[in-house]
Amino acid sequence: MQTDTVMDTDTETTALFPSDSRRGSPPGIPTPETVASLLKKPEKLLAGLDQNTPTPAPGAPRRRGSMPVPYKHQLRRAQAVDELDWPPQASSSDSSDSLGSGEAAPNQNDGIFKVMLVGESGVGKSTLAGTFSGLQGDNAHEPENPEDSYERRIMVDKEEVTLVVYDIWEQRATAHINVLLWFQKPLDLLTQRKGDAGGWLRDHCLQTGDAFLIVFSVTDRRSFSKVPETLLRLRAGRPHHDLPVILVGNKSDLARSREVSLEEGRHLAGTLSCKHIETSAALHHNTQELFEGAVRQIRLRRSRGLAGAKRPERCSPEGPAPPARRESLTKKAKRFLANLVPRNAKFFKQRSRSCHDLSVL
Ligand SMILES: Nc1nc2c(ncn2[C@@H]2O[C@H](COP(=O)(O)OP(=O)(O)OP(=O)(O)O)[C@@H](O)[C@H]2O)c(=O)[nH]1
Repeated sequence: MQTDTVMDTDTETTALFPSDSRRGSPPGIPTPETVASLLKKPEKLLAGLDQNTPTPAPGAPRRRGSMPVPYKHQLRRAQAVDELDWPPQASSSDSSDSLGSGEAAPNQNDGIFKVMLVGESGVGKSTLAGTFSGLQGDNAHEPENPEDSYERRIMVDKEEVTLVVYDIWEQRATAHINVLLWFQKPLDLLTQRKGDAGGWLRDHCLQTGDAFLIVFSVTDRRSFSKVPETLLRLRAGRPHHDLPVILVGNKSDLARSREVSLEEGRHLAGTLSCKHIETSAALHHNTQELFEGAVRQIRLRRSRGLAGAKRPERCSPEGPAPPARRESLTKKAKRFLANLVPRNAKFFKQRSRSCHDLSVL
């Protein structure tokens, strides 16, 4: 299948997608309206991320049901809670190894696929997430969907799955938490927690995602040059996992403004042992392939996990919790470095040859 094509439609897409009003946080103290909207955000994010946790008993006061959205998109908002679940249960002071939800055994999450959109600001993450609601047969599309997570059931290779796409990466999430703390918590809590709040949320994202789409804009070389750094951060956060990571060169329709070639994108993906695809969120080009490819990548790893890829030396027989938390720094450093580079040349070549094929490992 030919997945990477280039179209020159600069003028059309400008009209389709007006500039994003959410970008650029206002300097100084936010207005009450801004704060109110910001306060809602982390609640939704945390609620959506915690879908693995048991549903509260009937009558539990804090949780409310999911909000309705247009049926034509078969799209459901993630559940929301009325209060930030604070402090986080996972020990953020420990190494990231100790965070739990994403470390579940492969068969615990079989029906749900959680995909995180990550990358620099302005590369098109939200627009890509928006296109997700228009996939599979419904061309009607809401370009400015305000939500941060999208859940829907889709068919991939004749099998129905629940795919949840999160658009919550980094800068905005951190800013929300900091503003939340500034207005809601006493000064002592602020000083204790402000430093690690955004970090914790980001860690939680890292631990929860089943696959990561590192988005860059082919019209912005800076966003491309940030990809390795982002990938290192992802792999450092999940050192024991062969994470499905897809590099997404978005805005492929803007041919005349292109700064990153298709070959460069593929080459970087090969070097970093990732998959690669170019998309145009504006034109819905390759977006379906992207999300279905993410599902396939997760499935491939899950089936490999079920076939016995679990590491016995790291996990106890009963569950995913690693028995040895207190690892020496040297060992940690070695393991960290080992996760950054492909294990052998053959493996590397196989990966780089097929980096554009999202249906194989
Ligand atoms: N031409 C074109 N424009 C796009 C495409 N994808 C996104 N855009 C535009 O790029 C701008 C930024 O897109 P967003 O989706 O807000 O980018 P983002 O990565 O979510 O940015 P942050 O919310 O700041 O993290 C918007 O004006 C979009 O309309 C695309 O594929 N082609």
